[in-house]
Amino acid sequence: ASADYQEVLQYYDLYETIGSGGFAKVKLARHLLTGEKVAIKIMDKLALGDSLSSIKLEIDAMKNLSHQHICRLYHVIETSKNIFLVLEYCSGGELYNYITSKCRLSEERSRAFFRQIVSAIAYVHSQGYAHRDIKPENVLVDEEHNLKLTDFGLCAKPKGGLDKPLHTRCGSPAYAAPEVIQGKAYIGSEVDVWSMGVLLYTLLCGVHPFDAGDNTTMSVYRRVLNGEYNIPEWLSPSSMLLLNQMLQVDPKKRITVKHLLHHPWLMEGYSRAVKWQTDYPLVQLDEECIAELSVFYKQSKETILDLISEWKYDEMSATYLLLQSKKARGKPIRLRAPYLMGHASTMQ
Ligand SMILES: Cn1cc(Br)cc1C(=O)Nc1[nH]nc2c1CN(C(=O)N[C@H](CN1CCCC1)c1ccccc1)C21CC1
Repeated sequence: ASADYQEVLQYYDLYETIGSGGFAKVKLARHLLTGEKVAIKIMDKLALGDSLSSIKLEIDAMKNLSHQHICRLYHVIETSKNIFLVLEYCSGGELYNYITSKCRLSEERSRAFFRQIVSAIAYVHSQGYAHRDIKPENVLVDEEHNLKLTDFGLCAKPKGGLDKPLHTRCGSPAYAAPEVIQGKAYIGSEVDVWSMGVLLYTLLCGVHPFDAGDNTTMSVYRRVLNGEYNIPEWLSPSSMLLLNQMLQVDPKKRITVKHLLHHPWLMEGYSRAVKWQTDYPLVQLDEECIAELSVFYKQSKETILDLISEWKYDEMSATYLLLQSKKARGKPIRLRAPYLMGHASTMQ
């Protein structure tokens, strides 16, 4: 395997495995040039088999999605045996574990988190994608307590636009909308709203709305198809109303993302509607980072600008994006000269 890791080890120090599932694992790593921590998702191409096409879909989606609440793709390295996806590192782990560790979250904390989920999904839909697998396990918490949506393996970009019906039954059963369970044609944006309703219930109540004790798949399905979930008596009336509007069995009666952006429940304590536009447009590049790269690589700014604008998701893309991320967090954007790239002794 080490021969296969030769290329990734040129640019990154690899550390322990922080996640594993299916035919992929995620390792903590450090980008040598910038010193930034990253998470490298390593997929075994042989084990992937015919799922390779869904991975290519995930990669294409992530290349086009640049947003403050979406886990950023920095670098793609393909070898004969593996595909390495270098992604944003979130030191808070999965939102699912965050919720279960705190039993449940206050309405205020739930609202702050939920506004970030709505921001991410409104942006994903604006790019013509539906995520189709929204659940707390697929949402990560970064060190500044911001949420980052990940796992776009099941996302879809229907030809002819997002309001064209989809048919593939996918996503996690417990989070799947009634129309998906029934195998009906469905609209991607509408099923994402249902899953967001399930996620909001989980934030507020600490448990899943439809898999009460006896969570056999059939009993879960029956409750989903009847829109049957129990409301804890301590839940506020405004929270109940919003959950009711999101967990409507009839997708045509379900609230839309557009209305969520300024929904009264999301606005409580906030003066502005949810900001869903990206802070990191792919077309506007950061002058300072371009300047730093041009000095380091001894190339003109125009050359660097042209190279980055091609978005090859190679070492140059990764270095630019990681410099931009350092700058966004107020850290100095200096590149380490090669002789300083001694392998970090410990992870700070
Ligand atoms: C668990 N944990 C604890 C700490 Br501290 C940090 C983490 C952590 O995983 N951080 C982290 N940062 N960036 C990432 C991760 C995890 N991670 C992930 O992509 N994690 C997903 C988790 N999915 C949830 C349901 C199915 C799989 C994953 C996908 C394939 C194999 C293993 C894990 C990325 C790369 C985007």
